Amino acid sequence: MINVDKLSKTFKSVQALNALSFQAKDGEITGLLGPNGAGKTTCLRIIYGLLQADEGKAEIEGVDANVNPMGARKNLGIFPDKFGLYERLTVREQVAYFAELHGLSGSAQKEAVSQVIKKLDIEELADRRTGGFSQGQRMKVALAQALVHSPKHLILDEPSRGLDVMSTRILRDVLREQRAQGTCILFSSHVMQEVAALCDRVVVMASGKVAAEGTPEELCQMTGEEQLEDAFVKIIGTDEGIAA
Ligand SMILES: Nc1ncnc2c1ncn2[C@@H]1O[C@H](COP(=O)(O)OP(=O)(O)OP(=O)(O)O)[C@@H](O)[C@H]1O
Repeated sequence: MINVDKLSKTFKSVQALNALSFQAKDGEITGLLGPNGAGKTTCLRIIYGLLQADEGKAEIEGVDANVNPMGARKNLGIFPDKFGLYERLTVREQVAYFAELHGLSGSAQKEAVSQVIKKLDIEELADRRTGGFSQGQRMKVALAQALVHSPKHLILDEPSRGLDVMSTRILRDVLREQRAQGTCILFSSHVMQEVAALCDRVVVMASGKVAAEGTPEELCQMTGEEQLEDAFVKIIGTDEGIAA
């Protein structure tokens, strides 16, 4: 489980997070939905230990990401907002590198790399260097890197940006499969359809705070709306910065 407890973060005069609290449970997909600038990336970066919170804490399986970032990261697969691929490495080499970072070596590493390459159906790309890969191919490599150590938690920042329909489907299938295996999945999005299609629970964020949370159905009931899009507009008062 991921527990975000009263997280606050300020960048000079901008309060990116303002006592943000929510939980993401095992075996569920939790969507962090909010307009541009709501604080989603800031929150995810604190969870994966790249940023220090001013106040509050983010815990992964009870391990505080600020106090013990390495310990917290052991249990995390990360699909960051800007994923850089090492373009001179082949897919297999890149994924092996991430496996190594998570302590896998020898035959266990080889096996884990082969399995994740098979799972993502990128065997025909496995021995190609990633320079020049399409957006969909890059997404699969980033996902393979995130999943190679079979993490219990998976964090994705706007994972479907720039993807075509087919790649988006593959991504969704992989996330559903991970959920069925009990993985705790937290992803950020400002795309309504994506959240409605995938999430068990939605945390609606605005100005660094939770504006509402619940299942998509609960959010509709709460606001007396039939469509999540209308519920969302009612909750945060505008549809600016949100894509249908
Ligand atoms: N390193 C930084 N330095 C200064 N301001 C920052 C920094 N990172 C984030 N911010 C500010 O904090 C606020 C929240 O940004 P954040 O990137 O977390 O939002 P977001 O919800 O992920 O937005 P988007 O959907 O556009 O990615 C914004 O006003 C942003 O300009």
